[in-house]
Amino acid sequence: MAEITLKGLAHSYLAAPSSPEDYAIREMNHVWHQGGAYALLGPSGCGKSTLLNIISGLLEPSSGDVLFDGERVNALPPEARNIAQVFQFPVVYDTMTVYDNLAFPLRNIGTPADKVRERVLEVADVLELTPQLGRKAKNLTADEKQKVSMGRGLVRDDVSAILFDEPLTVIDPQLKWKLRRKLKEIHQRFNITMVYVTHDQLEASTFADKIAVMYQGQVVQFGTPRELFETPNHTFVGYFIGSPGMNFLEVAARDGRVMAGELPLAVPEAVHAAVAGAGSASVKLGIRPEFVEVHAAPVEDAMEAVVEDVQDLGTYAILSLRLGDTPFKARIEEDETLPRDRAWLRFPLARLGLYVDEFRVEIPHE
Ligand SMILES: Nc1ncnc2c1ncn2[C@@H]1O[C@H](COP(=O)(O)OP(=O)(O)OP(=O)(O)O)[C@@H](O)[C@H]1O
Repeated sequence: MAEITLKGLAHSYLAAPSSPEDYAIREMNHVWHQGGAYALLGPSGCGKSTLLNIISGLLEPSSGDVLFDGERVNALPPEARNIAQVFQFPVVYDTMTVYDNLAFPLRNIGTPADKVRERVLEVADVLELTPQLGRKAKNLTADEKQKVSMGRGLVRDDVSAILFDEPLTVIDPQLKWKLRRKLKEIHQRFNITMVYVTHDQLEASTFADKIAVMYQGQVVQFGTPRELFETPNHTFVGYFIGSPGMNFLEVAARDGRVMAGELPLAVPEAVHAAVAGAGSASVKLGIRPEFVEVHAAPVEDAMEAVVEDVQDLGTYAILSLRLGDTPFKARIEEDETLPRDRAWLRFPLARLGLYVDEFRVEIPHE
């Protein structure tokens, strides 16, 4: 069991990196607390696997330290780090039985046979592999092999942490859902630090208590699924989390108003003051489609938008709008009046985010 600290960590695959773009991991500090269920979420190529491989010791970072319970482990090879890693594709010994595959990591560290048996049966039970225990791994389906691979990661109870690198990629969608719940159950039962890499927000939020969102080699936000949804710290988190993602309007303060291009926005004075004082050319206002107030007829202090499309999703609808020059989405519930070709929008102040150079800054309230 361990707390994992990443201190001033950076990594480049290039021999002589010269700009931030040359780094797969840009300098970061991060702590994974003992016993947490974490997800590392981000798009392809953002550095997730690189970060996991640095933690497990498969890769040496270009700079910075990896600490387990405060001890620097940079020089330790993977086998000395006491970390289990489950990869995207199954790692099993084809000629061994499922039982022997699961027993392997335990026998490797000299675990007594009765303890081996106890743990193998327990893990096989959780993963519903008991009927397959006597079968040779080569005769299993891809799903079953990956379950064995996961079982090999879970079988040791002395590991510092278990790292999962998109472990459900090869698993059939229905079973995926079930295995995610199993992993959560296993986490609760064994209280081991788990870091789960994925590019799927649903997978991340069903597994993890806290999610680290990675973008361009950096953790841009570390928070609960709710925090990521309600107060994204970075525009990327706004886009990436939620379906559809957050709306962003590029804004500037002009002639005493907040303008999105040529469109004056109906926003409170506090927003105007914050935009005017932002001190950057990159200023955006963000609001989630769920939080936009939509009216089917004109109301005071509202902005008129053109309705371009309505996607009816049963209990709610997603409106595709155009607000000035900006495409914009809004969600309305089935009991609300569906606007026809025009809609009038209001942005509740508590739901608006101000983003300067892509990072969220507070809007001082009056
Ligand atoms: N062995 C390598 N040599 C050179 N560049 C690499 C190597 N492995 C990864 N990279 C580069 O480092 C960056 C981060 O890759 P990484 O695999 O860590 O991302 P990822 O978020 O895990 O993506 P994916 O989900 O596609 O695996 C990418 O630009 C990738 O091309």
